[in-house]
Amino acid sequence: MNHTTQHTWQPDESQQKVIEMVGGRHLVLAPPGCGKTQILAERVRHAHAQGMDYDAMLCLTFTNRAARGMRERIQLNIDDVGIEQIFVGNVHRFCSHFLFENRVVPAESAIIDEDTVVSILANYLQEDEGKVQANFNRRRAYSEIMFFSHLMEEIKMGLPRELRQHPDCATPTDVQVMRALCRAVGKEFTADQMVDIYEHNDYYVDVARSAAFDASLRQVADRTLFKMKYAHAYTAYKQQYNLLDFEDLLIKTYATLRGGTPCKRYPWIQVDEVQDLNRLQLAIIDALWAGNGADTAPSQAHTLMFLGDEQQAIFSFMGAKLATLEAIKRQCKGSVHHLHVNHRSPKYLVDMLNRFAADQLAADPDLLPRPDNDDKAQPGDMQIRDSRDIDDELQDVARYVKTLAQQAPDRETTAVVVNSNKDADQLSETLTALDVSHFKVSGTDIFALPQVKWLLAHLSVLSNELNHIAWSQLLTGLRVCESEASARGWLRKMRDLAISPADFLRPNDDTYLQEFLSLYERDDIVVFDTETTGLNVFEDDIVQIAAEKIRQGRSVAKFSVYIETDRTIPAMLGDIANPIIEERRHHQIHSHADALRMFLDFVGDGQVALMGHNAEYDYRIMDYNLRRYLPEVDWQRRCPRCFDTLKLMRLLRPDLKAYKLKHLLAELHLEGENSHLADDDVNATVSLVGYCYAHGSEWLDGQRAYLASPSVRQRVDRLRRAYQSFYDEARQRLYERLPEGDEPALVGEMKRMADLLKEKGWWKDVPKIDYVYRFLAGDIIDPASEPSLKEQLDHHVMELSTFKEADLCSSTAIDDRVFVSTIHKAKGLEFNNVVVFDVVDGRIPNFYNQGKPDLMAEDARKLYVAMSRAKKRLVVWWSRMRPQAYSGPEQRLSRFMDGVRAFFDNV
Ligand SMILES: Nc1ncnc2c1ncn2[C@@H]1O[C@H](COP(=O)(O)OP(=O)(O)OP(=O)(O)O)[C@@H](O)[C@H]1O
Repeated sequence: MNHTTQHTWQPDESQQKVIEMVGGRHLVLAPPGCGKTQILAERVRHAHAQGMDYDAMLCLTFTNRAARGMRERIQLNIDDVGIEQIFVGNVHRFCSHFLFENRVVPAESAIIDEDTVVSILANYLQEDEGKVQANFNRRRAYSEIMFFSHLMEEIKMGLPRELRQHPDCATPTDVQVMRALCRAVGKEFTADQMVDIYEHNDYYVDVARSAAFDASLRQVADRTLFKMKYAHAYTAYKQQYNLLDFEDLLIKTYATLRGGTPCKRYPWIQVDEVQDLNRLQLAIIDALWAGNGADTAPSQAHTLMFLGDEQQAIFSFMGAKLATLEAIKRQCKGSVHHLHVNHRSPKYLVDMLNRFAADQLAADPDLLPRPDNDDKAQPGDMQIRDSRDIDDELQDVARYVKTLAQQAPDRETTAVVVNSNKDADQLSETLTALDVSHFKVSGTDIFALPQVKWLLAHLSVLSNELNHIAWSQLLTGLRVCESEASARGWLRKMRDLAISPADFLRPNDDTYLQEFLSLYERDDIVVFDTETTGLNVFEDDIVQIAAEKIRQGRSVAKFSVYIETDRTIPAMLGDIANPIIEERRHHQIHSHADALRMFLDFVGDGQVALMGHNAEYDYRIMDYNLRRYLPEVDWQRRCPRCFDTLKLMRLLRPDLKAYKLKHLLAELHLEGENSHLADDDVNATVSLVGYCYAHGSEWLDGQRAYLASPSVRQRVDRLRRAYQSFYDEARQRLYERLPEGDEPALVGEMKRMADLLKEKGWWKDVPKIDYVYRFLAGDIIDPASEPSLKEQLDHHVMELSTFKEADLCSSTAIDDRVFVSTIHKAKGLEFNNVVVFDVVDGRIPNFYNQGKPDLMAEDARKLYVAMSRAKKRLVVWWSRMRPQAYSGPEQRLSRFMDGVRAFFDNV
């Protein structure tokens, strides 16, 4: 059996063929363990060697974990300049990137998760959001409302029926009610008419109460109209506050791609886990592929490759449908390929899995894989074991795992794979009672716990002080607001008045905007900009500084200087040639020290404030250039005030889709040009400063009145008491570079926040939090290349919100060798030993799925996924009696095992 690492493995023949496949649309279907994931990085390397640029490649997956796995493999295997340009992520992440990049949604839009959806709807329905979160049925009812809102958006935009994501949320009764409403108003039941009902709820509530409406449907009509009303309110709320949920990301991306907006298409795309995608995701991928000839004529190199396994499709509850894979098969007719060798498991396991697949999953026997070894099972490698009842089974499995863990070689892993979160909890408790250290992946994800969200919210707010979703979590965690809903209400009011919550944490009592306005009227402002050798404020050199001094908007003096550097000046800025290279040929170049001194002389010593667009960057790079080349100057003491037009614009115009200088000039019709030469950019920024003053003044009275209100003062005081000094300290640390060997600053900051919450008594114990710290420190952050908190936030803050507990399983920072995981969360993972728990008829297949062939078939696939995680030993466990029996006191081993019993020892 082969356990080679990424560096030493040799692709087998079928893998090699797939690695080298270029041109056209392809589907690779392969059973578990055949190396689908393994070959993805090699495909990238090969395509690049054939001339495909990295930024023309798109690598997509269904889960974040798979995306991270793919990214890690690519980084590990390909040490090449430009490799970071390749987009690797799950479809949702790509869509969010796409929507912001193409300015389809306002730049201030926030993406909300399910918990925030519940919080928004609970507020409308006046229910306690905590209780709703804890109640499965209420959550489901809320999801129905959300799905309905999407369905209506999809109908409104004319999305073809087969692409709609949750069509079942309009139940047959809903349709019956809508038909009856149409009859009552003498209209035909059409899509437009459905939209009319959706958009005019009050009117149709009256219709449902009128004599014209079928009285026998009155009660159910109330339910349908109720659902529609709140679906509509939910959509309106999101629109008003620039919120996007996960489904919106897909719907809007698809609409943009189909709407003819010119946007980047990718000639080379590979998509893993395709069996888990839904039709809309597939349609998006299709529209993104340049091989469709949307923008350019397809060339031979245009490649779209899907990889997956229909026998591992277990996510139907998330909208995945086998029909999606059928559609891909049709599209890829003639180009469907198979991998033939299972490299994960020994022969005895592969033989059993193949029989299972042929018997239970209707797999084509010709396409089943062969093992890459001839290993025979040793005693104990393949076992079916039973216990008296489920309580005994818990004890027996836990004891067995304990013995196995004690006897197993050092790095060997053992997983107990279970059916439900409840099983996982019980097993975890039993293992704990037996003192078996283990890691549980199930139930409420640690990253979804409120406490962990508060820690992440603190980081998000440090990284972007206008992240309202993070603030709403933080204000709740800090007990400044009673709930996220009330926090959102408060933040909305602030947003309407151009106030940032961080305004309340400033040393003086005025807001950022107020201070800017009075400074504009009173003092001199030096608007400045730097051109640099790169974006690293700590290390890059400034090669040009330009500035303009203004007094009440009038220009008083101008300044420009070009500076020497030993570093390379980038030849290109995005897709344009860097103009500074030519400019430097025509100007005198000064030494660093001289140029910096000239600039400081220009700024002067008086009551001057600096200003720039994205000035935080220019201010910091100036600081570090001065430390290097003019260390006697204390920049922060000399120029403590620096204002940013970017921040002002985000406060004043939260509706805009982009805040880059170039876009603002065009959008606001301001004078100036964003040429990437500092003098031009300063000119343009001066126009923007004028705009900020003119428009900012309009908010002044509103802000003053609001801030004088006693209830606002009370809240502000609570926030200050809880967070002000803490926040200040964190901001002071942003640009400190810690010595190598120290704990990453980001982890330190999370711990500091946890301590704050503990000190205030607001932290409920999170037993696994140390795993999160270790995971971030060991697997995610590299303090050598990103030693400061600022760099770590810049690189990881977005990613932090995408982590799931299952990510910790493959982490090198986790010491545990024993895992407890649900089947769904174990998918894609592998362990030396696997115990599948409670494999009885009634659980797998589930009793309630009887008579539903699709669900029965999915249950068989779940068992297949569970068993195929094993690299060496597989134990299938069941119990003979069940106290709360589904169909009698005795039960049997799952019927799915009937054809493969002979492969196992009965113990
Ligand atoms: N050619 C090879 N030589 C040696 N080992 C390999 C080879 N290809 C894959 N492997 C190893 O086999 C195991 C399974 O590979 P991988 O996880 O990529 O399979 P997969 O098709 O994605 O599986 P699944 O569908 O079950 O998630 C991994 O441990 C991988 O490192």
